[in-house]
Amino acid sequence: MTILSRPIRLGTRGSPLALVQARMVAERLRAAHGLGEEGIEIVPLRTTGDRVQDRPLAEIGGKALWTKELDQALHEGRIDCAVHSMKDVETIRPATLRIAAMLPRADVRDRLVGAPTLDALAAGARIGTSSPRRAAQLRHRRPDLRVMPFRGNVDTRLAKLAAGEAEATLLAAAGLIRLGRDSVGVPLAIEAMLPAPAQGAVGVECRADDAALAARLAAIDDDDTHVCVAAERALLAALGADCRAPVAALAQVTGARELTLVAQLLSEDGALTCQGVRALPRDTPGAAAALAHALLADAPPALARLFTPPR
Ligand SMILES: NCc1[nH]cc(CCC(=O)O)c1CC(=O)O
Repeated sequence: MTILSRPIRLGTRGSPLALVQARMVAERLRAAHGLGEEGIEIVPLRTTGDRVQDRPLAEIGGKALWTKELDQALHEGRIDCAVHSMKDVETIRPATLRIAAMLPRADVRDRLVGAPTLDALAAGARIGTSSPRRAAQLRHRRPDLRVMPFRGNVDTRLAKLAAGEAEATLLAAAGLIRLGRDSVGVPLAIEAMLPAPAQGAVGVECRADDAALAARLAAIDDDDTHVCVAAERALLAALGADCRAPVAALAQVTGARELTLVAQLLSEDGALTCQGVRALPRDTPGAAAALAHALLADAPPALARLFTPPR
């Protein structure tokens, strides 16, 4: 049995943000189950995504870079569960693993750092981002802006900005707040910059056959966050969106049994976009697939062609 005889080993990436998030999960688990400091051991693991900092993520293999090492450690029993920024977790996960809990979602917005508003940026200003979604949304709104690749953790990106590598950058409010950088940047309205699917959500994954641990994790699960992120991920799955496809999506609880899902597809150059919204029954977040199909039917053919929905 995983539990009681020894500490729960909580695997995480080693970036400052990942470590903060792992500590948040550990704190909630301790509180929910009356565990002492020694009841949970945080195990930082270095992922391929952390090692390769000089190339765009999409080019070197996408989101699996962040999860592969953690998946392996789970499968080999070196850790009992893994903490993830849900935004960085591939849409299709191994059937042997299970996302058993999500923490309450933080601020889902992007923050603009380096200028008070997007409109305030000078013509031709350089914006540092390696996110295809952010780049496409920026180019759509301001085709004059020059998007510069900007990888690395939050501090690295802020350092690049401070060093003058760009006039501005976009970062998730959630990450800045968790790192204690509450005052960095200005939040962009959701309507102006729809966030990435699962932005602001932290998930905990365990082995699918570890029922005892799954039950413990369920005690810290925030159901509103879980169903909203499940809807956003179901949309991605139904789009067949890979990591290069600029997709924005946000589900919010809008009624006792209802979610509202907003989604936007873009071409990389931001020239083509398609947006839609749909109410979903809360208990079937998989119904998000219907919005995916409607978007693909609505989108200009050159945009729809960028997606390969599963048949
Ligand atoms: N791709 C990196 C990443 N993954 C999660 C976050 C922020 C925290 C979150 O969205 O939960 C970030 C940094 C950023 O986008 O600024």
